[in-house]
Amino acid sequence: MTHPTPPAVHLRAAVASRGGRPVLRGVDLTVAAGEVVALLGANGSGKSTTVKAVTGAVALEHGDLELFGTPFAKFRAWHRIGYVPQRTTAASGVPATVREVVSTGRLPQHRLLPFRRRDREAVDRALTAVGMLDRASDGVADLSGGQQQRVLIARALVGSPDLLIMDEPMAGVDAASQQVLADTLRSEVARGAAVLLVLHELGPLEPLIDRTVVLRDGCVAHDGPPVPNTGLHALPGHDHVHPHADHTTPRLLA
Ligand SMILES: Nc1ncnc2c1ncn2[C@@H]1O[C@H](COP(=O)(O)OP(=O)(O)OP(=O)(O)O)[C@@H](O)[C@H]1O
Repeated sequence: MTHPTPPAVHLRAAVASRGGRPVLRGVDLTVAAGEVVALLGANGSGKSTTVKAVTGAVALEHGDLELFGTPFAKFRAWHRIGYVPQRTTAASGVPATVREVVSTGRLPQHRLLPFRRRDREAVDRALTAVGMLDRASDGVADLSGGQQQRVLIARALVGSPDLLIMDEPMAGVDAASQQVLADTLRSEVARGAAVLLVLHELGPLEPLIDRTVVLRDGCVAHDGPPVPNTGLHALPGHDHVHPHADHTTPRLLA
């Protein structure tokens, strides 16, 4: 008898607060093995909090989380997950080269053992995938914001994760870097990785996305196939205030 592969992420009825205020109010989110899910929603709707709940950075007050079929409390296989946080700088104030930052993504694989050739090769492959191999010896503080974002993506890729979580990877990234990211994701998906992306609109990643989940005020307002050729605006559950040239007051679009 064959057992079905458990989902990479299975979050049920998640309730969580931040700064003492309720933020997630019963979120269900499943990412099947090999599936690409985009998490959308207005500013403050709880997207980052949801992915932080999935990585354990925000504790659940109620609800359940399973990662690869293992209850969160028993989950130890963090090497199976690559995480790109919401746009922060890759330069933390500590002088580090691009290669050093990407190498930290390999730590769960080799623990405290010295780096072996296969670790160095994995770092080179990840840097090549994001087009940054020629900058490997440069200090990350000397890179542009978009280049730093590529370094953080390489750090997430270097362990060949089974689940890649990226929080707004397209924010502030130019067209060339967006294309690099889309190509990188395509090859990760071809390799069989599941992907959970926080996005503001589907943009160039749209062809890769299997399902969109739209959050609204800490609840799931839509969970289904992506609507072709549209951004967030056309999805159910999206309220957005737009100033329009032909109106003196903003219009509320549903
Ligand atoms: N560290 C924090 N301390 C207190 N409140 C927070 C913190 N981080 C987020 N919040 C609050 O939680 C709510 C949801 O924030 P979250 O970052 O999850 O939203 P988001 O959907 O990712 O938004 P955005 O599109 O702006 O990134 C917001 O009201 C925000 O003010």
